[in-house]
Amino acid sequence: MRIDVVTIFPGYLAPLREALLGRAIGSGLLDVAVHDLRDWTHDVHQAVDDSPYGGGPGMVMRPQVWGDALDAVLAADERPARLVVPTPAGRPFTQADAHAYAAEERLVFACGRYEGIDQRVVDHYADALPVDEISIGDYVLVGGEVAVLVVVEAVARLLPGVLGNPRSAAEDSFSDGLLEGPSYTRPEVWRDRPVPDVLRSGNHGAIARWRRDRALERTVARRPDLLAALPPDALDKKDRAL
Ligand SMILES: NC(=O)c1ccno1
Repeated sequence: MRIDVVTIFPGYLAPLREALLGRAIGSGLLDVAVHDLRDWTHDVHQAVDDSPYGGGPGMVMRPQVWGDALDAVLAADERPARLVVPTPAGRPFTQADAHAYAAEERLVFACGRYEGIDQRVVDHYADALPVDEISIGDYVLVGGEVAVLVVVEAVARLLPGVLGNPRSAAEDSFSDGLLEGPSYTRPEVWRDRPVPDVLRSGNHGAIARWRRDRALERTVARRPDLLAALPPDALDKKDRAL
């Protein structure tokens, strides 16, 4: 997979080259290119924004600069791309989206700043390729860069060969529609808090049941919306008896 990121702060994306993602890049599982939007400005001030039509606070990012940048970045590789624009006004980015993006050959991320990118940029490219305006949560960041780090990590860890144990991704929170339950490791007792006996019983059936029950409890308590979204046959009799 190739990932391109267009931003006015390339340094914000430096963490992409650390740890797990850095190893994925190093092993050729992931190809990441970060581009400075200002490289496509032509004035001495390298202006990327202007005041909004209709008035209002803040500045809007200029379509000309974004058009020149995205034309050049998209033309740099013949693989089909999906353009992803993080914005607080986007639809929620979910684990299902992470799986869908992991199947893409190429993702191009446009990092907006200020009050965002002139809407005509999204409208223009939506005529030529898939374009997603996505949000990583109901809060406003200063720009799209941090959201890109979140999305790229959520996607890259799903690529075959990136995680040491592929079962990790298969047993993630949300993989079965529920939140993951609690995890424990050594020592058996820590500050007078013991590991639940069932986890040391060696009874795999009882352990699986216990884990499912804890996942259901946690989902009911923290994310009842996920439970409501489950397909009718997702919960068995034992689940419902909880
Ligand atoms: N909530 C978000 O995804 C976001 C992106 C940029 N600013 O906020």
